[in-house]
Amino acid sequence: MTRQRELALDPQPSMATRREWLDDGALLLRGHAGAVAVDMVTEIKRIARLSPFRRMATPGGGMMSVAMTCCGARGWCSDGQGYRYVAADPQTGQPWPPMPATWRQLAIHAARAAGYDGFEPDSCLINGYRPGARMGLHQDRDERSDAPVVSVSFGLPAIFQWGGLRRTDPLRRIPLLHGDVVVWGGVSRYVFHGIAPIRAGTHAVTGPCRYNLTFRRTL
Ligand SMILES: O=C(O)CCC(=O)C(=O)O
Ligand SMILES: [Fe+2]
Repeated sequence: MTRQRELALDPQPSMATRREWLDDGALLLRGHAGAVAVDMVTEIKRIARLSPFRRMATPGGGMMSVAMTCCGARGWCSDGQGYRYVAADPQTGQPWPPMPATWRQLAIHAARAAGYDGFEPDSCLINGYRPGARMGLHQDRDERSDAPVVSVSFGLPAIFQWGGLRRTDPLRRIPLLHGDVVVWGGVSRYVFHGIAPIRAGTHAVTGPCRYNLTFRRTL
């Protein structure tokens, strides 16, 4: 059956996305955001004109290889003082740009598909990876809520390193492709994860870049 025919028969096409459970509480929705990718990448560029991508300092004195910006009521930042969420962009002094309503809906819908009803994100961290950029193994634990994290990937492919609750747990290497969405919460909320160095390349929608959006409840 052709993809088009499948969609025509499915009353809720977005629910036809292929689902892969990574663990209890952690679901990969392959290509779930593919249909809205061009619009979302356009929005990322608009947001970045208001709150530019920047490479943040780490508390240890280093510099992150990933460039970041944020939208929503609060945004994540890192500097010599540590990691935290703040209501204003420290670079512009202005509130972070609002979270587009369509983004919020996509995140709520993906969370629901993974079994998390009532997810209400108040922050979206936008990561920009150039070839060579990576994100070391970490847990997402700067949020004051244990609501799930919803992650949306666009552009160049990445290898998502998915571990366990201990840093030393074995890592699985999961390819994340353009339009893929991952939701992790519940018993998987504090699983260690990271991104291996992005390989050189260009993507038709994003150019030489990978974007990752993570929707979070910070309060
Ligand atoms: O880029 C990704 O897919 C993951 C990003 C991430 O883990 C984070 O921003 O905390
Ligand atoms: Fe993370």
